[in-house]
Amino acid sequence: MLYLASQSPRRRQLLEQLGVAFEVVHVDVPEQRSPEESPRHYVSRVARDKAHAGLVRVGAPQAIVLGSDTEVVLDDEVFGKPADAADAAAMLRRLSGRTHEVISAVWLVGERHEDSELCVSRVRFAELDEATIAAYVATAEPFGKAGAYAIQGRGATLVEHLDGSYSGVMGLPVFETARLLARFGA
Ligand SMILES: Cc1cn([C@H]2C[C@H](O)[C@@H](COP(=O)(O)OP(=O)(O)OP(=O)(O)O)O2)c(=O)[nH]c1=O
Repeated sequence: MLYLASQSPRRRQLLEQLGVAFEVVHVDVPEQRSPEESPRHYVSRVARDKAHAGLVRVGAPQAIVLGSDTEVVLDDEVFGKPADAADAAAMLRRLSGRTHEVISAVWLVGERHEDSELCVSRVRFAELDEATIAAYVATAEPFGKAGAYAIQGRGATLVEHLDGSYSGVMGLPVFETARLLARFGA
């Protein structure tokens, strides 16, 4: 049986696109990057921690657990989920008129082995004025989203260009996840 170690409704929806049967398992993993840790390593590690926490939680010998993490990276700085409206506005100000990376890691763990995929997309934001930022933050869409935007929502109006995986930016890269599941024999 496949389990998704995630609270994210987007991840559930994207995994459903693959047509595989799965159940959701709730895990709570601390997300804290150590100062010397690269953004890619950090995203992978958190995805791995979520998968392993899920495996412990499920406790079934045949279980395969999928953990995933998504972060926005600009100038080697990781933008997670905004703490509040001021934080969301500050992130959007930083992303304005620039190209950032969205890194999504997918980690699968079973009783005997584990495997992963990393998906890196490049997203260019339009120049955002203060009124646009304030109006977007007021929609509340930035909350719970890495980098304070949702490409699948009103946030699409801020995105000038995407080079990479739309589903990866949303939280679970469908192509890479399918490839990983196939490799795993799941
Ligand atoms: C950039 C971007 C992020 N996001 C979301 C995807 C992730 O849910 C979230 C990043 O936070 P994550 O910590 O990756 O995930 P999560 O806390 O939502 O869910 P869980 O740990 O339980 O699996 O940001 C979007 O929905 N749209 C976007 O355009």
